[in-house]
Amino acid sequence: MLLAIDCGNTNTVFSIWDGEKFLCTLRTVTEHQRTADQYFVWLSTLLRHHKIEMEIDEVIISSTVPRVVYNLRVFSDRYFDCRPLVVGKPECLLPVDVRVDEGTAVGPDRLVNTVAGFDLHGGNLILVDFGTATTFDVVAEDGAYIGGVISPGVNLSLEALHNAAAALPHVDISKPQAVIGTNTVACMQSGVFWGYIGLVREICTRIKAERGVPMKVVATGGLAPLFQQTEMLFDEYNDDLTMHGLTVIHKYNKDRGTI
Ligand SMILES: Nc1ncnc2c1ncn2[C@@H]1O[C@H](COP(=O)(O)OP(=O)(O)O)[C@@H](O)[C@H]1O
Ligand SMILES: CC(C)(COP(=O)(O)O)[C@@H](O)C(=O)NCCC(=O)O
Ligand SMILES: [K+]
Repeated sequence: MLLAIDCGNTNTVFSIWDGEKFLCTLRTVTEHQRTADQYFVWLSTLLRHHKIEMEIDEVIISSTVPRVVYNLRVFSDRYFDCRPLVVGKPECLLPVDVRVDEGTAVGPDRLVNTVAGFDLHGGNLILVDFGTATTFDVVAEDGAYIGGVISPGVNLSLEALHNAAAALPHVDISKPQAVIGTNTVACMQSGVFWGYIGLVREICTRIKAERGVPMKVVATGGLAPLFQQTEMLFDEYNDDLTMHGLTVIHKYNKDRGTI
């Protein structure tokens, strides 16, 4: 079975893929200090709880945090006796082109999203991923990643207000009742919530105008539904987009004998 690991700047997600479906998806905080042994204790405990046999013999990793990859490699080697496939490394082939400025190290999560989006929906896509940062990945007609947009994430924006202004509290995002807030928390939520609706709409409109072709907008990440329920910003929502992409990339490399 394949263990797919998607390491973001905030959370790391582990999914077990049996070749047809995901048996479970587990989430932990991203910490580069975490050792291979700590990953194993955490994973084996949860798999036992979910009554899933630990029959992992293949591992694929996408990480936006380069420092965690070393311990995840040791984890894979020590406990599953396998060399993981790491997205973004030269030995990991991608089924799509990457057409950006020379020397650009595109976030592996964005490449994985591109592969997943093209596999599920074909080309001409805008993929919006609500993570630590909110990224917009633009996928061309032929599936190539051709660039995009990086914006501060929703929680990051709220945290930045709290960290920089002495009188602003820690606030969680939610949909405010009105645009005009009548208390501090409501004012902050309004700024980020409605500001984000505007940000997403404006960026998608401008990307479509720049490309000059109809494009499908696909959103992923836990916060996407919050925005979708108010305004129809996205054509589709897929919470498993990145995990799906990891399985597609793994199969692509296996079929070509690189692993
Ligand atoms: N369903 C959700 N509801 C509320 N907040 C969420 C949800 N899913 C994720 N978040 C928050 O969104 C932020 C980004 O999370 P995540 O998608 O895990 O980021 P990354 O991929 O960059 O690690 C985090 O602050 C996380 O707590
Ligand atoms: C933009 C990101 C920080 C998003 O990371 P995430 O929010 O998923 O943790 C990540 O994709 C990244 O580090 N990218 C490198 C620069 C680029 O993609 O052009
Ligand atoms: K992201």
